[in-house]
Amino acid sequence: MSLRDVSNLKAAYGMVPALHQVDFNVQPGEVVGILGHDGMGKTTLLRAITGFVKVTGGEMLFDGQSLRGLLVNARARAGLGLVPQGRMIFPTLAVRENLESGIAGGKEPMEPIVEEMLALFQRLTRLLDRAGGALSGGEQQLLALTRCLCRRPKLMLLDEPTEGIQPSNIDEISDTLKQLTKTSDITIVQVEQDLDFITGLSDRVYAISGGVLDRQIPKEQLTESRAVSEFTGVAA
Ligand SMILES: Nc1ncnc2c1ncn2[C@@H]1O[C@H](COP(=O)(O)OP(=O)(O)OP(=O)(O)O)[C@@H](O)[C@H]1O
Repeated sequence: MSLRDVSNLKAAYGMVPALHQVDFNVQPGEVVGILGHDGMGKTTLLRAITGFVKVTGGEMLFDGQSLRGLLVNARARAGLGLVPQGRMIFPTLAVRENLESGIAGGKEPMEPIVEEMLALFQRLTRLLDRAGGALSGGEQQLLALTRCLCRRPKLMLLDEPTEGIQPSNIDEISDTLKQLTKTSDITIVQVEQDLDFITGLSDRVYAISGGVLDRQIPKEQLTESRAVSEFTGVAA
């Protein structure tokens, strides 16, 4: 049995359905990618898993426990961490304060956690006193990732980490996440439109289209632009 299963999931904004049928599983320690074009339901899926969007059907099992019925905070305590689209850092708070906001409410002292996470994302170390809003897009994404990791999630959900970021910074984020997966037992689910990023980082890739996710793209087909386009509508 897989540890993290999502089956026949449906979600809606009020009366308007956005996810019609989502079926996938994630094994512990895996990096799973979900490819999809604009408006196909990627953000909605991550928000449904983390509790921000109303689920109207189906099941989500996390470590054998149903997530349905758990509020956002309870899901976070269970080990889910979301790095949202647009990063959502606090622009007027310093980098250090942004990181501490990720830990607030936890039982561990903040300083050692921040130091531990900064070892992974060393570029942030010299920026600790700078306001979040004064960072570049790539630096803000590193900050959002680090803030999420400060809560020590078991499963980290990444919503389009490459959006609006320069190619050189995308490589840095990719390298950092690869390093993270090598040095920890974290599990990652990422939704993306960037084919190179997702293929470079993921163990397995699914496609989402029109609120339906039920197909894996075989790894060998990820290099075939025509096959990927057929699956997702994303130009390779
Ligand atoms: N707050 C909302 N209220 C109503 N409908 C919404 C809301 N947010 C998203 N939708 C709709 O739900 C569908 C899926 O949107 P979603 O944001 O999940 O797509 P996406 O794949 O993440 O797109 P993008 O890559 O542009 O972020 C779209 O039809 C969108 O218009």
